[in-house]
Amino acid sequence: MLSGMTRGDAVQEELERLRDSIDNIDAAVVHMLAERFKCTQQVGRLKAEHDLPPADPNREAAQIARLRRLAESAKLDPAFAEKLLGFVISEVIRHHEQIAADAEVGRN
Ligand SMILES: O=C(O)C(=O)C[C@]1(C(=O)O)C=C[C@@H](O)C=C1
Repeated sequence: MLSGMTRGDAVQEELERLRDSIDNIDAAVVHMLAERFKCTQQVGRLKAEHDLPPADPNREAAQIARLRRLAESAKLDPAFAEKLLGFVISEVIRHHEQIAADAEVGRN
């Protein structure tokens, strides 16, 4: 052994290197989601002000179709991409409903 490094040390080093990248990616995901929710909060307020429904199934269908295409070209499982978007959108709809309910209380 030239460097005095065992096989276990090398594995540990490689694992740490990969985990550093995973941590950076997770941070980017959190920041991107935070920005997305800032936008959707504004959408929620706009919808509540103009009595528009919280959910828009046509828009969702277009988003799902687009995201599935993007996932395929990025070699990501399209079913997983669809599930992830569905999870995010269901949280957004919950926020929209809360904003609309609060606006309704404010009106009365
Ligand atoms: O675009 C809208 O109308 C939104 O309210 C945003 C959003 C989304 O999170 O992308 C959420 C709910 C709708 O059903 C569709 C899309």
